[in-house]
Amino acid sequence: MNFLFVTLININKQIDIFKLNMDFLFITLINIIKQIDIFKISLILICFYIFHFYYKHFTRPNPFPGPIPIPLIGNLEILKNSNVDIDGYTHNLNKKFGHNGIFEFNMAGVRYIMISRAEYVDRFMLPDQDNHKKHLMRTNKDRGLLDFFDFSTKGVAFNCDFNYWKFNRQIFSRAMKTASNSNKTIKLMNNLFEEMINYWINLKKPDDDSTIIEASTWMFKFSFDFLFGVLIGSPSFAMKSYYQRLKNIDITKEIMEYEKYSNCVRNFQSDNLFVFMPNILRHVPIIKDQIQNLVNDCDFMKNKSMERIRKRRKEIEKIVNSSNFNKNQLGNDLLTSMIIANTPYDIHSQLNFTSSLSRPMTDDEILGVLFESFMPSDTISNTFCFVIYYISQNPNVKIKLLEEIKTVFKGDLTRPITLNDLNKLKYCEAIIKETSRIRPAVPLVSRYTDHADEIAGYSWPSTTDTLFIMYVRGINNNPLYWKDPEKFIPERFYESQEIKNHHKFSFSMFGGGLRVCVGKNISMLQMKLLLALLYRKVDVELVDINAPLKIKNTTSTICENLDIKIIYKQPIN
Ligand code: HEM
Repeated sequence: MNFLFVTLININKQIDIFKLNMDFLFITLINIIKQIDIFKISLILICFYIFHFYYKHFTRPNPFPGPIPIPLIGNLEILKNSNVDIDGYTHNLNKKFGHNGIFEFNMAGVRYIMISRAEYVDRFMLPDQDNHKKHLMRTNKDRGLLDFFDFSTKGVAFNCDFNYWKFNRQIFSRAMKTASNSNKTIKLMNNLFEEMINYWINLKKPDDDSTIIEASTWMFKFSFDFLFGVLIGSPSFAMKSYYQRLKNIDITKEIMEYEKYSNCVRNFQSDNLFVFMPNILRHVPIIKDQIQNLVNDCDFMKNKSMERIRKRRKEIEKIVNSSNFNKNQLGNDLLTSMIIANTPYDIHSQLNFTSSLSRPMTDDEILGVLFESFMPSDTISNTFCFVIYYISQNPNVKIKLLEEIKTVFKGDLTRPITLNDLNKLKYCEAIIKETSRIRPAVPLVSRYTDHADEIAGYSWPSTTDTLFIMYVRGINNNPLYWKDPEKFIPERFYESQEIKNHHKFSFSMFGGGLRVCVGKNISMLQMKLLLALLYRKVDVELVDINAPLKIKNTTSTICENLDIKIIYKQPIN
């Protein structure tokens, strides 16, 4: 009986287990069916998207020669060794397809109409004959992650809102002009150069008469310190912290914070293409982490900048409320100029502003401008590294540069450089322009059309997924305008007839029209003075004269790892 009872219980248990298994099986089956449905629906949607993408591609208005794109990604060939190489890619496409001055490619679903004929770009870079200011936006507001990064209505460069852009730009340009023409800025330049040379001397091995340095990092740190001084009016210790790292010297917490700031700027510049990536890819592993890193860098820079703005506002309030206040007590750095703009303490006379433009800036608006103003330290340093590279490759150019330095400084090679010297350094300027002609740091300048127009002789509807690109590298090297374009000849820009009858856009370095670079004067000032200061004090050689330039591409062309030898002209103790 007992045995029968136990057996019955066991059978019962087996039935229960069987029931459980059936339940489990049933649920699993439903899940699979559900998944199959989702899978099928996804498949149908993807097929539909692909069909729609290629339908749009093959029926696009004004098809130009160029490679066939892949949905979402565009032309995969842009990726070279898992890096984005827009510059190399477009350079090759231009050789292959650009003989008529116009070709196209696709990046992240956006159609890039690449224009390498100067005459074709007037229409979208300049106001028309009736002074209608069309095509003012660099891109459309909904593109990529502009909104996610909170850029689309802030600052100047990425700003897609006409009114905010105009307001910020007017104040920024005015403040920049003041800073560019100031003796204080020249003094800052002289001091920073002395600081940098002293670091290099301290890095020299005891018995050497030269120091080998990695120019791209030093030039970036120098430019960051310079721009920070111009923008904020105080030191940022970027060179100092780099030097201390190289010498294994302990770094204080305060300097470490500054160091992080300059590192964030460099990281951001190096990876800023993520800002233009399709929103949907934001959730893909690896990309997601990269974007999060960029967001963290931005947050850090924004928080630090906001601290600065609030602190400076308090300092200004204290100064203007003191009994013996006069306007000269306020600094001429960009931050101060922006805080006092359109207030009774404004050092500038009022421009013809309409009432909506004549109000002071809010802290948030100042932050937008300040945040992006640090980024070009990288553009200046890249251009300057290219300058060093091309001078080193062309000994005749170096000889002529040294002659100019001798003439301008009349044998006194140690006196500080002045604002007055700036206009005399004509060959220096020609070298910088010729370098930028051959190897522009910003090779693509974009405009977005939000209404139908005729461009490059073709009618264009109003579209949201097309960008018109002034292909600077293509135009600057187009044999239509330049004899032997691949040759480095600064004389083209130095008392030369060659450029006299050229089209306005046959050479460009800072873009053009109403959105031309706000920092063009300060950049030229920095590069010309640094060139004269550097070559009058030391000789510069490439460590490996045969090594090609190492380049990385984002929205600009970045110079990586340029080892140079600094040879001291006078004996160093
Ligand atoms: C060698 C250094 C530099 C180069 C080659 C350069 C180049 C350019 C180019 C090509 C543009 C696009 C212009 C256009 O769309 O027509 C631009 C825009 C701009 N640049 Fe620079 N730049 C440099 C330095 C600077 C500096 C030092 C600053 C300021 C601190 C600056 C601030 C800006 C701003 C705010 C814009 C956007 C203007 C707007 O959208 O209205 N740049 N730059």
